[in-house]
Amino acid sequence: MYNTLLSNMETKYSVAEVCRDNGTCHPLDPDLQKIMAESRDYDELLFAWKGWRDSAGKVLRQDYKRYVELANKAATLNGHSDNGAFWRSLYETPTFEEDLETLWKELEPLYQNVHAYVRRALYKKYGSKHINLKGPIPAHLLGNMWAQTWSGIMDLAMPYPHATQVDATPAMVAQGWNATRMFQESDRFFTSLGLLPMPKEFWEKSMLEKPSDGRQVVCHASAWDFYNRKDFRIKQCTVVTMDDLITVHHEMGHVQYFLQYKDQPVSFRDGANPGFHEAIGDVLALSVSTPKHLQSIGLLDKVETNHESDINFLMSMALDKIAFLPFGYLMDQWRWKVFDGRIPSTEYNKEWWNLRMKYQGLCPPVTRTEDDFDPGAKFHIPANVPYVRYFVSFIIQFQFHKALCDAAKHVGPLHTCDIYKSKEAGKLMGDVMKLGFSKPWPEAMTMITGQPKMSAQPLMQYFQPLIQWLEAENNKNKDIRGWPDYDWKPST
Ligand SMILES: C[C@H](NC(=O)O)C(=O)O
Ligand SMILES: [Zn+2]
Repeated sequence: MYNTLLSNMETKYSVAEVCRDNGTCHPLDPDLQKIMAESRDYDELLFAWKGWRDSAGKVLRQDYKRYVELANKAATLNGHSDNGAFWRSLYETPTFEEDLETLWKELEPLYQNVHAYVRRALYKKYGSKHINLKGPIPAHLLGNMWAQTWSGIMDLAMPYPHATQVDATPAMVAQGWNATRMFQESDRFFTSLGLLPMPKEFWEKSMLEKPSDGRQVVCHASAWDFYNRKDFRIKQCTVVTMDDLITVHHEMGHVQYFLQYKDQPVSFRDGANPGFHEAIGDVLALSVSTPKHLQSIGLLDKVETNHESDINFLMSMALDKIAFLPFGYLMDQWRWKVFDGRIPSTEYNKEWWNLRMKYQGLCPPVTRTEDDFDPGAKFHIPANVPYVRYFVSFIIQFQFHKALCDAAKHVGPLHTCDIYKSKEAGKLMGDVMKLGFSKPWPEAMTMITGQPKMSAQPLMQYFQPLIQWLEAENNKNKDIRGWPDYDWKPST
């Protein structure tokens, strides 16, 4: 029953599509994702945003209610109070929830500065009918189906349009890059650090592009360990964009971890904690994303090292890494409360939007009711994949980046560091990955950073120049931080 329910939910999610009056139907990947990133038409964005929630979220509500009951039953049989308690136990940290709240409180001001700045940029584009400079932002305008990363609207938020551009997508397309090329590029980066190359089974058995034979696949990118020390694969419906080049590194980071701990006993073949597993690939991507590295692989021609180019680059990184933090934090706050009963099934959607407002400063572009089930429109909810691992990852990946840049003898601001070819950095990572889940994660953290705790300091250090710039810019525009007009609604 439980497994049937899970596979039914995941299938419903992966076959969902949005159809136009003329009969054309659009799947999430690549169609709706492309519209959400590229369209600047308020109503076209609303068509995709509402359509996706009608076809992927709404239909899952009853299944989800039953899944919660069964997941909790399994968790209690395993000695946990509920499924959320079981998920949190994987971190083996008694103060886990307090630690997360402390990290969020440290980073909230930075998020509110990015939010205020982007709200101003969207105000310029969509006007006062759709944007209130003292209110939440309509959730369909941020360049992403879930408003979880905002680099899709970098063109609207670019601080200095005449300085260095940071998007490698045009060059990738112009140079005829394809999925395999993207994965080979990532493999080269890993081996440049002295880490392990992908085995031939990986290249033979992975699915790196969406099948064209009509097979319905789960397109959400994933990495697979077959626990036989030989077979490791990635399934990804890769598109040729800079955003997907980052995702390629994210998924390759999972496989590198699989390879590094493959000789551990099976029960230790996992990350030091789930956040570690999500961080590995992203750490390398922090180096790959630098204009200097993109230029060295021919994806950016002109690169200037001046203040304006620095701010443009840091803004593009902040639109992904800072914008993500409240989303990464709220996803499992909602689920932990659903599992422990603080959110009854009669309030699934109301509480979802309360959290989206509280943490992200977003509002739905159209009225939502309990007939809707908006959390279900995000892969990880029907797919039963915990999410606070990504919040942890976005914090610790900057701790790792700082430590590896020190090992690579980087000189200069942290955001310009590229660890490419540093065997010292590679050794530090490889030694930790080899441990798998065999040592408590604070020990692994100490091996890399010299101290055992999660810390927001390296992330703040990385973004320091932008933090100052945003403070000044928002003050110049007399923009308030936060959204006191919380009950404002955009005109439809
Ligand atoms: C951040 C998270 N990454 C992943 O699933 O690999 C997501 O896409 O929502
Ligand atoms: Zn991942």
